[in-house]
Amino acid sequence: MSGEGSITRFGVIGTGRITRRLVADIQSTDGAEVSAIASRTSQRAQWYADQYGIAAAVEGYESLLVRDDVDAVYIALPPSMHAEWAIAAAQAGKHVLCEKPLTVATSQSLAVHAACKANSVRLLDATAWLHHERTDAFRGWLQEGRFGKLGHITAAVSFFHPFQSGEHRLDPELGGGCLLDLGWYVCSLARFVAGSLPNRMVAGRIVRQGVAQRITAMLWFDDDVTATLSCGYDTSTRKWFEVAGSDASLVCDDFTRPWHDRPARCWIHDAAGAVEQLTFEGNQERRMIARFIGDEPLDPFHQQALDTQHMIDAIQESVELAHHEPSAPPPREC
Ligand SMILES: NC(=O)C1=CN([C@@H]2O[C@H](COP(=O)(O)OP(=O)(O)OC[C@H]3O[C@@H](n4cnc5c(N)ncnc54)[C@H](OP(=O)(O)O)[C@@H]3O)[C@@H](O)[C@H]2O)C=CC1
Ligand SMILES: O=C1CO[C@H](CO)[C@@H](O)[C@@H]1O
Repeated sequence: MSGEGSITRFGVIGTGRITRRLVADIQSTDGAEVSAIASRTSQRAQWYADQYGIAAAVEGYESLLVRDDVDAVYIALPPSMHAEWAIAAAQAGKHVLCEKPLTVATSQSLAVHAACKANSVRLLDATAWLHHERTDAFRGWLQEGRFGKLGHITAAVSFFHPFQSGEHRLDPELGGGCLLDLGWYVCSLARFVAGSLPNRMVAGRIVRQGVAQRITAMLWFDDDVTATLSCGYDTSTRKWFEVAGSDASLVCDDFTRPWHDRPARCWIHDAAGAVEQLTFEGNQERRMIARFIGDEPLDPFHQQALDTQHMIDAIQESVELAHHEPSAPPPREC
């Protein structure tokens, strides 16, 4: 799946919230441009094209895939639609940059990988935090054992949002619920830090409006590394993690996307109480796009995405099993 041919021109599929940001990021990445945008309706495609200076507005996603002025597609659709359009794009010979979660199940993600491989196109899931310069520093510290023996990982991603109907995050058919949407981040963080898949887990959820609005999981990895992960739509904004080792801990309060008004940052707390704050410049989305259009092998990111998807499947199984209602309490003595 190394990919053939250069990638310059992107066709964008879907005109939602994330589209606005990524279109701007693609257009401001050296060597990349958005040449066409597709929507289910021509009016919406045209509105977006006019707003963002995109040459072609296309009605219908199929029509985008047959265009000669598109080398790669950026898929910004609800999660349950990712697999279908990623596979269709690969079969049309287009490289695939797909929003997270890559798909809604490991079986679908494997099918996407197989289609991209069979058609020699590049594939990357748009999990942008993995591409920040700061993440390279995390990787380096973990490899050199800066925190000593790893013990516990904590990660939480949430925001408070009483969604309106029509929102894909509330529609199970579209891959709604916080596990795929936000659990993707905390699972990717735990997998990134532990470097492997968990061997055991237990998870629970709070369901409202037909989907999981909050999920909490505890995971066990080899070598006694553990993790507690939390995500949800009913607590205020969190995008945090902590990695606790025998010698020091790493704390980061903005790992999924740095706060807009300050540089990406993290802290290292050592056993003596000394705290070092580190800050990092750079734009993770542009770096991700540059990596996607380059020729570096993307296999490590493929494995990271497949493992993340697998962890999500396992958490889903665990929450379905964990529906134990406690028996009635004993009578209270007055
Ligand atoms: N990387 C990041 O930081 C973020 C990633 N995301 C991810 O991006 C993807 C899209 O999320 P978001 O932009 O918030 O979604 P939106 O609901 O804002 O947009 C989704 C788009 O998909 C198209 N679509 C096609 N069929 C449907 C359908 N049945 N229901 C709703 N939309 C449909 C629509 O475009 P049209 O009508 O033009 O065809 C719509 O605008 C998700 O996978 C999400 O997880 C989201 C936010 C941030
Ligand atoms: O990936 C994402 C990042 O954060 C958003 C909220 O701010 C999510 O809903 C989204 O899907």
